Amino acid sequence: MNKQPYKSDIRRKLRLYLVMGSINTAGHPVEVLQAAIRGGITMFQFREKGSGSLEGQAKYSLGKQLQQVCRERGIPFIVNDDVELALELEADGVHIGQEDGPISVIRRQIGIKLLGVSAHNVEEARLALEQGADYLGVGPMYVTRSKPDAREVQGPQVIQRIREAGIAVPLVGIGGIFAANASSVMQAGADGIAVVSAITQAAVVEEAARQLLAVTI
Ligand SMILES: Cc1ncc(COP(=O)(O)OP(=O)(O)O)c(N)n1
Ligand SMILES: Cc1ncsc1CCOP(=O)(O)O
Ligand SMILES: [Mg+2]
Repeated sequence: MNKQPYKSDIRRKLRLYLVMGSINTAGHPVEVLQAAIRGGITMFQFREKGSGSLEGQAKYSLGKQLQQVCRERGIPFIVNDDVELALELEADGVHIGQEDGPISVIRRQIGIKLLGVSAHNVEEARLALEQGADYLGVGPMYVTRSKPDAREVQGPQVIQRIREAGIAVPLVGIGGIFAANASSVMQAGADGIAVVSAITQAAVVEEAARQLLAVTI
């Protein structure tokens, strides 16, 4: 049996990547995710992080519910930071940053699951690949209000530099991306965009996702 159905399809799945936890949304996260899927998101990351976020059994339980929604619709379900939870839930993958532990160790822990790694420059991109990343989250593209400890804005130029260095890995831009600025990220060489607030804070979630998807063509 193929235990990792999304591995060969990752570039296409990265087209519109929703990153969300319970503190990002006023509505119930399950309903927000369902609406975002109707609007066309192609990948989901459970990022239960920040002041007021769920822990322990409550975090597990929400993760399980969101994973179920993803499974029904063929959307890869990725867990942010928490390798233990990803293994417990049998998630499709894990996303880690530069401060989340040695990439090669986490690769060994998760086996063939998808491994996403954050990169802020060409050197980090190169090292992440050498150590087993399947895709990169590159940013911040623009100013973000969803990550208080974000690094300084890199802009779409960093994606262009990664591509010019011959690094053809699947990658998304992340940070402050909305429908109005997403095309610059795509033109720089991204396979897709990752967003929190452009979808979770939208008045009509389904429509916001639809508009973002249209920009990623
Ligand atoms: C797709 C994607 N790209 C980048 C990040 C940021 O990860 P990290 O730098 O580890 O920061 P936190 O999200 O853990 O605060 C991401 N989560 N997803
Ligand atoms: C998780 C993360 N990593 C870099 S910026 C960011 C937050 C992106 O959120 P938003 O799309 O609301 O700017
Ligand atoms: Mg992290």
